[in-house]
Amino acid sequence: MTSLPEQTIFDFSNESFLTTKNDRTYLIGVCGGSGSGKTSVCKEIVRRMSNKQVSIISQDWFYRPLTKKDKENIEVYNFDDPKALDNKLLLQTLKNLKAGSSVFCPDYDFVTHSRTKKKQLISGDVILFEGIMAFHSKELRDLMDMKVFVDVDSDVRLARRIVRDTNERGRTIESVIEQYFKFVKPGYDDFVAPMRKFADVILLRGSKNKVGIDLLFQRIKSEIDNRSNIDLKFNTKPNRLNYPSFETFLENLNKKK
Ligand SMILES: Nc1ncnc2c1ncn2[C@@H]1O[C@H](COP(=O)(O)OP(=O)(O)O)[C@@H](O)[C@H]1O
Ligand SMILES: Nc1ccn([C@@H]2O[C@H](COP(=O)(O)O)[C@@H](O)[C@H]2O)c(=O)n1
Repeated sequence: MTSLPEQTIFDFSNESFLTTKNDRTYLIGVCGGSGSGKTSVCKEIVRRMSNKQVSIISQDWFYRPLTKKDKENIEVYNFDDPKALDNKLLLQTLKNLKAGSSVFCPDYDFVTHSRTKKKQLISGDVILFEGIMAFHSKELRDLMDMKVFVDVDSDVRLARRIVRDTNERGRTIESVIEQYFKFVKPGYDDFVAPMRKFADVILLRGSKNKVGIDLLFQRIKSEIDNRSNIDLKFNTKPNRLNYPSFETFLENLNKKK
């Protein structure tokens, strides 16, 4: 694991402390129902961030691998309950990314319901984390710099899910509809919809909402530009005449502790 160390630096011009690196990675949580377009919204933001290091991390990769018995009774397995996810691994992974470390994430195969090879994810300027339970844990929410809830009508979400799951996830139309009414819809009502209240931004119509995505993009861009300016500031030599006295330096150091 490559880690960028946290640096607390005394800024002589303002006589204050600034922390770099740990604050460099801007973590955006994207929550919403299955098929609302969370992944599509994240991809749209990445597309616009051409000269920045941006990664998408999906909560789906952290589904727990199923036992043989679970697989035999797959029609009664509830993937729309927070317990279906490896929340401990997910939290640690996001903490590491936020701290500037690169991580190894599991990958997930929706056809066999199992974990596949690990993949490396490099931390950078922006991490977009998307998932139906993205805001479920307070510890996760507290790591996020921005929280977006993608809000799309349930009939649109179901229609998209039927098309996607039959084309890409090895399902039949009947199994998608059965799973939807047994688990997906109740899970949405119990665990996903209540997360709206934690969002900073509600993005209606998902990736179709160009104005909403433009506004999001502008905000993210200005945040990371500000962060780069802090770095630039450290690279400029402080004016010796502005140095605080050694006493002021120590006083501030004690305040910081
Ligand atoms: N604005 C849109 N218009 C049409 N189809 C869309 C739109 N957004 C997403 N989709 C399609 O719907 C399906 C689910 O979208 P996705 O972004 O994977 O949703 P989520 O990550 O929320 O499950 C995908 O097949 C995607 O191509
Ligand atoms: N083996 C699995 C694992 C999860 N699901 C469903 O995926 C949905 C979440 O993924 P999105 O990309 O659609 O947000 C969730 O609603 C689970 O029902 C599955 O069907 N099979």
